Amino acid sequence: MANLYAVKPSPDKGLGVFATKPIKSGTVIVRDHVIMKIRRPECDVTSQQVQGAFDALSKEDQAAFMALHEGNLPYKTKLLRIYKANAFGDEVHAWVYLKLARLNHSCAPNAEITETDNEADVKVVALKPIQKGEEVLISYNGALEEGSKRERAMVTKENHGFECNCSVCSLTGEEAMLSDGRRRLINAISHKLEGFEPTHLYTTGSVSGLTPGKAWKVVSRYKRALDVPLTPQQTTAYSFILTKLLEAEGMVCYELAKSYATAGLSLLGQLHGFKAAVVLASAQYVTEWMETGLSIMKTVRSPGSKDVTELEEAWKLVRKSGHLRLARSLEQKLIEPKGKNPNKPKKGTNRTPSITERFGGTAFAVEMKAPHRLLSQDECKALLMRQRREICQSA
Ligand SMILES: C[S@@+](CC[C@H](N)C(=O)[O-])C[C@H]1O[C@@H](n2cnc3c(N)ncnc32)[C@H](O)[C@@H]1O
Repeated sequence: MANLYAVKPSPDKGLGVFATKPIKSGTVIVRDHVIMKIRRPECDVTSQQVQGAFDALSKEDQAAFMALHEGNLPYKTKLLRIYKANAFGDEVHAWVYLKLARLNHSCAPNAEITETDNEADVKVVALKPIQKGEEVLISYNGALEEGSKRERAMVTKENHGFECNCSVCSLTGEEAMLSDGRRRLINAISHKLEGFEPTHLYTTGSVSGLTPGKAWKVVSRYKRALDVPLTPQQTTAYSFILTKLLEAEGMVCYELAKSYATAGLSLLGQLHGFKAAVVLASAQYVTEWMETGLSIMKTVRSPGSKDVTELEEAWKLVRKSGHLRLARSLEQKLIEPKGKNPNKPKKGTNRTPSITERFGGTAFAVEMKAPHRLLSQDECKALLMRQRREICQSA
């Protein structure tokens, strides 16, 4: 594992972690053991706590700790500055890891820190394929970097003391504007899907007079429930739009996997509303979205983890639903013009035809005799042909 990366200078960031060979998504790049763990009191870790934790380290770890990046936050002692620049934490604890301390930040990270079975160890997992020589980057601010470039800059400066020069923050002009727009939508849609009204950093900050860093903490902690709950149609549409926005922003994360799965499950719920018909295109989308969600979940979470197991179970149940079984049992050639292979790549391309190309712009519906009885191939064929004729006649 050690030969997957090397610590080298990173432009304008000091040192960084770089891939020494191509790394596949889901690969564990680094494992690390905690050297300092401090319980956070109400306010924040005190300098006495840091000094106490430092004194308890071995001479070797003390030397390695003092060689870490000092950051730019205006703390009085070098010890505190190093601690603040390198500690990871949640509401309750803060931890320092020597190898992880060399990882720089990106608002579109290609790697993520995850837990291991051993509480004192963590691992860094590749979220995307990483090229040889590419820097391995994590997000210091959680997976969903939802703010605009300006908002992120204020929070990063206040909390971490640096100006982010990642690929997203380095965008300019129209590209920066588009990225900001997408992140605002990601913020609004992900809040709504969780059942909350979107909160805005600027509003919270200016109303309360808080600094951006503190306003960000308030925004992430206190949320107002939605005035009107989302309809199933909105849930499907919002979840799918969220997957595309996250992908466009290069955010491969737990939320991306969850959004695909939510879109699939919600669309299946809508399909169940049609007692007498199965919409083939929708059944295909349910399958595609569930499979994509599961495959991303397997990258961002360990095999056998609760998140992966729960999604696998959900997908197993979904596959048993009458609508999907019927859709799967239909042979594609039944609904395509004679002699054409619907799955054959289009001439001059090597991509598989899209669902719309395969099924035509109009979704076909097949009457189901009873919600859970599968029709025979012949019944399906007759029904589909009748529907196709009707659609052609009405066009
Ligand atoms: C935990 S250290 C990361 C490793 C550090 N670059 C080193 O040389 O050891 C955090 C510091 O790295 C720098 N840094 C990390 N991510 C950065 C980014 N996206 N843009 C600019 N500086 C960054 C900042 O100086 C920050 O205080």
